[in-house]
Amino acid sequence: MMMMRTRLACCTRDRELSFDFDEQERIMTYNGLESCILNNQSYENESRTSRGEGCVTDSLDDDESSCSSSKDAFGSVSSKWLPGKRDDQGSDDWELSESPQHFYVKEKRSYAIRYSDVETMKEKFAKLLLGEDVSGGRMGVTTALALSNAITNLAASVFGELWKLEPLPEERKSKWQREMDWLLSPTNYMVELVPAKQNAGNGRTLEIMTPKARADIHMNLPALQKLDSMLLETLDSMVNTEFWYAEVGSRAEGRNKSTRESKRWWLPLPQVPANGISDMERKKMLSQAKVVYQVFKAAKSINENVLLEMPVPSIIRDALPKSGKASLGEELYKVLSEESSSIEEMLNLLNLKSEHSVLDVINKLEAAVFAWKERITEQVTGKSPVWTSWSFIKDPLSELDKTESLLQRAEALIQHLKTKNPNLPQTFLEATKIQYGKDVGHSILEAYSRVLGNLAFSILSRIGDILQEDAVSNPNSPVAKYHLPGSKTNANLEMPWLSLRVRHSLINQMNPVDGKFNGFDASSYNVSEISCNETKTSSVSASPSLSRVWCISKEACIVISKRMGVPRFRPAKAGDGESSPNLFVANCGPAVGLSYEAIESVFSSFGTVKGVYAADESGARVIVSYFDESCAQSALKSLNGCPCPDLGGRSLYIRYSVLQPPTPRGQVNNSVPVSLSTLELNIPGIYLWHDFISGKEEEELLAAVDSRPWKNLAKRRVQHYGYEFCYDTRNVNTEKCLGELPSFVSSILERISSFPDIETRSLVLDQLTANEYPPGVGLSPHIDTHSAFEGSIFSLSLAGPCIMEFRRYLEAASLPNATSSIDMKVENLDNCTSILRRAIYMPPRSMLLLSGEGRYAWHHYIPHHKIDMVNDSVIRRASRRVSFTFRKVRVGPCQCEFPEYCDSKR
Ligand SMILES: O=C(O)CCC(=O)C(=O)O
Ligand SMILES: [Fe+2]
Repeated sequence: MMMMRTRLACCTRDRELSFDFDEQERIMTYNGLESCILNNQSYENESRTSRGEGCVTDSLDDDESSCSSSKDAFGSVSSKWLPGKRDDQGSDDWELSESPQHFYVKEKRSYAIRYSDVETMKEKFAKLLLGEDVSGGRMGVTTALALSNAITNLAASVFGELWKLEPLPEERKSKWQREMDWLLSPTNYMVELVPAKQNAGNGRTLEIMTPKARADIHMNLPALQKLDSMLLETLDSMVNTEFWYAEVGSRAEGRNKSTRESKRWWLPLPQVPANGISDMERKKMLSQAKVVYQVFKAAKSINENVLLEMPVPSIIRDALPKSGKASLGEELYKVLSEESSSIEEMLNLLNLKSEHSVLDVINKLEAAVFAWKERITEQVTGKSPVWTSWSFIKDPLSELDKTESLLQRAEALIQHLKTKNPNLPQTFLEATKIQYGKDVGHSILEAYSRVLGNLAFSILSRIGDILQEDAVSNPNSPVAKYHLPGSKTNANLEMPWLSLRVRHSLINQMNPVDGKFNGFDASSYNVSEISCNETKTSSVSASPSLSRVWCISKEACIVISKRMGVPRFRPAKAGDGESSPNLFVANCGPAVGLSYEAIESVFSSFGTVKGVYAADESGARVIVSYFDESCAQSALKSLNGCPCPDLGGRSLYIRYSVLQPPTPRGQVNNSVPVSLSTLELNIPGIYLWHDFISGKEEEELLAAVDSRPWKNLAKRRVQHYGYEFCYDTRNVNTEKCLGELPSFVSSILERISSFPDIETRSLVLDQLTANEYPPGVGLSPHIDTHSAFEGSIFSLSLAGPCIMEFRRYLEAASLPNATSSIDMKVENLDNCTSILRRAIYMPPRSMLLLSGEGRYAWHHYIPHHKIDMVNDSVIRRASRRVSFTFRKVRVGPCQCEFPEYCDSKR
């Protein structure tokens, strides 16, 4: 047996990939694969020989079966991209020859393309250009995300759940090959400029910049295409097999060998002969599994490397806690900082029972790693003085050493957890990198490697199904000992891919219905943990799910990964039973100026605190959760009702707290689920543009408005331009013109006048109200008076975020009268069925447009909250918010189509 160690440079970061192979079994080696790729890369060298540039396996025979498709340079891959059959070339087929100025595809390839393909191609092209926003209103996703989603969706539609090992139907295979070729085509035009020497005559040489294929694409794309064709080949080879599948429903009346099977009776049931499969067949399957496992590892490795190259989006960077310890939480920090413990010991201490808890830990570790890396960079580059909050200088080197050691341990733990849980959904940072990524090359490589990794994983799972079936039928099968209960053999050592044969995401979701959750009791986990599987399914088979992407900004503060697994509590009522390890603490929290760290530190003097959570949206009530009931008891006894010197002398009001049944996902108490885009908000006429202005422009606008006098209202300050706005009549005094709108908003007006919508564009905006809201201050529900302003209204958010809510009163009877709408209190809407309610998150620098129905028929308001819930995350309005609202003062009567909402008609 010969071992080889090979290295593949992925992206620009070198990471070692080392796979061991058994020469005798003639498994396609990664080394061989690398040679294929490297030989295909000689794009500087235009001369090619007919052989040798194909699949050169360094130390193995160049074997047809192992590398049959690698006969020419790019053709080793591209030959696989030709449709297998051209049997239906009717009169609407024609030959197209691709001839773009490719940077590394040397050969022209010809296609058989049908008319319907061209139509599909046009549709896909249009959707990509529109960023999936079919309104064409510039609200779609970026090109990078659109391509990533398109690849994910194409894979889902072609491979689906892959329940059976069989060749892919020709139709689906050619769809995959053809459409992937379209989606990959932008990479043909991606270049980077590199210095090169040019002869300038007179014996002089000039250094010029010359375009070259982009290195990461150039290195990884051919590899991925090779992995792709290897997986399709594996499926193609699943003919004349000794196993077969009994069709849907068969499990119900089937042999019912185990409870596992009875729970998924609706799936095709793998069947093997009564005495199991033959030795030959088993050997064939094992070697196929080994190949697929190599493909899985290679695809995963490329995916990891690309994700490492993708930057953490600035929106997330700014919102992540700056301290690694805060990201980890007390418990995890303690485990990690115990330097004498090994990774295994750390894992024992963490006692992670579900994939969700593993993911939760990885999310926290990744956030901490990020914070520590930032700190190390700052210290090394001298940007950060090493002052501590105790105002004495610590030894900078020992601080740095400690951070580096924590960082290394955290990275090792992440790696270990990811290896042990190979099919985890994306982590929070990964999902946000994909969501906010702008680099098209990265997004293509990431999506392609992810879908191939998932496909390889599914194939391995299906091979595992057959081998398990075989092991049950034939206890003497060499594989049986790895499967049968009671076996002491560690299968992972010899056949690591067997341990990959874990449940499918759908089974994951279905099993809790039966009360069990992959080997542990689901009843001991709360609903939010199980619902994480929904997230997983969507993140594996569709675009990154919104619920995992926290749309936050620099000015908003997020409590990272606190929401998902956090139980909800309420104060104990009489009859709830006295003691509990959890305390409900009122008059305490960020809204009254007490940080979670400060609260935790005070309560820690009574025992180890498990966590401090927001008890509700007020920001002034928290839950302090102990491991031990007696600690809660002592804390309650000592702290309840007395001024606490370490918390600014504030008196805390404490009760025991009980777990509350979870409220439906995305909805908290009386609040409305918050949309992150107007597509989701779905109110006709309301649109939101993120980043309508740049950070620099925002600063300039704030400086300009702050240099002018503000006028105080009860809770906020205002400035009026163009015309004065009277709050008691909610109208403008048209007699008293204040002059033109100030020059500092000229560029905004210009941008508005270039809007695609003719009506909006031609509106001459002549009234501007600047509002300054201190943190937590909102605005009462109102419709901007129809008789005062005509047409659309624009509102630009600056300095801080807010949630704007909207109501549409469906019955005239429930409509607040014109005067009460001026300063109506937000009433309790719990039982109100005749009101539609929506909400949207408005980050700073975003522009909101209210037009049509949204402007004339929906009330809008900003709830008075210091803390808002956006899906599963908490957002604190930490800074003031300034808004510029642009309107056009009405000249004629209002002729809107909503008389019941029109003050001039009521
Ligand atoms: O602050 C905002 O964005 C909205 C202001 C507003 O609705 C108004 O002035 O009528
Ligand atoms: Fe308004």
